Amino acid sequence: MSAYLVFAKEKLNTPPCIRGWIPWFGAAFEFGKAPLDFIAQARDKYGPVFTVFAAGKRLTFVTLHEDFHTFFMSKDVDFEQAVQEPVHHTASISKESFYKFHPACNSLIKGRLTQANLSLLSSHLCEEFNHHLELLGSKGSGGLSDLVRSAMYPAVMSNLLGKCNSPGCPATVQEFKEKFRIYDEGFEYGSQLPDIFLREWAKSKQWLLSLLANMIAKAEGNSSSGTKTLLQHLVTTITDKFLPNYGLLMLWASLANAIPIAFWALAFILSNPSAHRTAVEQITAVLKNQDTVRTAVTASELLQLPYVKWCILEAIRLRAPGAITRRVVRPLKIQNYIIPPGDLLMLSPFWAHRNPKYFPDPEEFKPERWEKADLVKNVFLDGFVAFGGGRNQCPGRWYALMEIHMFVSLILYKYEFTLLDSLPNPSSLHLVGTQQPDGPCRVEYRHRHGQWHPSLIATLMDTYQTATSRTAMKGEHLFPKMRSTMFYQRFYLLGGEELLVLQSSVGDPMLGDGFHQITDFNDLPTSLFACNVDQSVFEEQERKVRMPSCDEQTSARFFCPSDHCFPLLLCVKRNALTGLPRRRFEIHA
Ligand code: HEM
Repeated sequence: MSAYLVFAKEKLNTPPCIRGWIPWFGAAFEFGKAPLDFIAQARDKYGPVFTVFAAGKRLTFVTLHEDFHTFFMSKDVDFEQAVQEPVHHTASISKESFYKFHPACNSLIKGRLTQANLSLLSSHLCEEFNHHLELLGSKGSGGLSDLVRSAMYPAVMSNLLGKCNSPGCPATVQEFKEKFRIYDEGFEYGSQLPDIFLREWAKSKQWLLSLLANMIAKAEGNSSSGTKTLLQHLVTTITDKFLPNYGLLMLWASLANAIPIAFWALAFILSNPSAHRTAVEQITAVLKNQDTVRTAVTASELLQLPYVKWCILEAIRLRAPGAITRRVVRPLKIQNYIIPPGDLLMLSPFWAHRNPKYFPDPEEFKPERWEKADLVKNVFLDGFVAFGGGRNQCPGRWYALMEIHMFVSLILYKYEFTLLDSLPNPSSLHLVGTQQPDGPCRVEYRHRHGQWHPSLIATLMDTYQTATSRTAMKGEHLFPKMRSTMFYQRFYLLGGEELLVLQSSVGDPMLGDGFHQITDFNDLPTSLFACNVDQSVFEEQERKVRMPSCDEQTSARFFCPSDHCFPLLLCVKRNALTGLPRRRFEIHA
């Protein structure tokens, strides 16, 4: 590290200071290139407390967990004084307005997003997630991060700002995503530099500010109808001309951290086969009776999905904000040092979460480590500081956990994914907020609706073999030309499809290859298959028949063992039978 240390004689008890070579500019260049790497190298070289002098500012980092309590709770540090200037640059809010309205703004968000209030938001959020996830279609491919943003941005905006304030069509979602991306990516530099240095970024900021002004006009117009949105509450709290600017900050805070974490949680799960299997098994066991198109995920169902929550917390741990900050307002003792007033005190959750004393094998994605946390009582693991702490701890944390938990469960229930790239690393460029991926993470996806997933068939086999009570039913009711007696049983299986399983009586010669002659498949809204209970024969003999003029969801699949393999199972999705004229189902010997 090309930096040198200066110990002014009169300040011998201040931490070591890394100044770089250029006066005023200090170590800004080296620090700005890869701030996260810089912090780790400086800690190794200079010890647990050190100061970085950059662009006229002194940033003093504390890296030991034993000092975090002082960081969060000391009366000698202040949150508002640390963030006022960045807020002025990023949202153009004047100093006077910020000090006047920030406390009320913070209390408002904290009060609206308590655990108790989440139930007012969660069912609407779930509907919105369903709607936007269905827009992904029955199959496709693309960048996972972009896919998550496309579904989550409009859903969360509708939930917190009101439906009329959510981008409605794909083109407006695309435009919003692009403007927000530029604003978010430049947030760090934007928080330190005047707008003239960042023209593209400043344009996005202006675009977002006018969007917020329009949203506020609509929110004011709708203020009498139904439950108030967070934006409508903000309208009654901020009474000066900076109302849209506060709206922009609130929007940024609600999207900028949680949505990348939803991406990371999914990326970690998909790149880890055992986590993927466990998560999908848990989700399908809990949501098994549900449709894959309109899936309701309630708070009590989320409680039954602890493994998915562990995956999310583990993703937050590994991709936590690069740094959080406080202004030192009176001399502050940390270790054997005195930190002078005016310093920005910095704490890096990203690095704190890599301390092996608190998180053994810290770089590993290990959801099981969260088993020890008392999550039912909302207690995280010791050493976890992703949401900050003290009076200014993230007021959106319970909402964030609920929305990500719901989103990840829904998307994994509805869609089957294949990861096309390896898991990207986090970019070491940013200090503010959770981490962004430094490379592509493409996926292929396919809706589970109407699919016969191999694990579904395996479950079917298991269930069939252990079933003890079966109800006898005359085959003629369903298949007029089939004289044999049928047994049927209902199963609720992966993907929430209800199946009617029909078993022929043993030894009926009609049930061989003849099955593929069942006619009039166009009337079946979903698929139909028959298979042999002997798994090995079943696998060997699998034969898939696509019926002409049927689209994918109505195609029929047959698994016809060659000769006389009995008993044979015929499985029909129940919906395929209801409401259809029976005579259409004919089996020709
Ligand atoms: C995984 C997702 C999230 C993470 C990791 C996160 C993290 C943080 C952190 C570290 C802070 C600063 C705390 C401090 O300095 O002690 C913060 C502040 C804040 N967060 Fe979050 N956050 C997340 C999601 C959200 C969401 C979803 C919302 C809103 C719906 C939100 C709203 C806010 C607000 C308004 C502040 C500023 C509080 C203030 O001015 O006092 N956050 N967040």
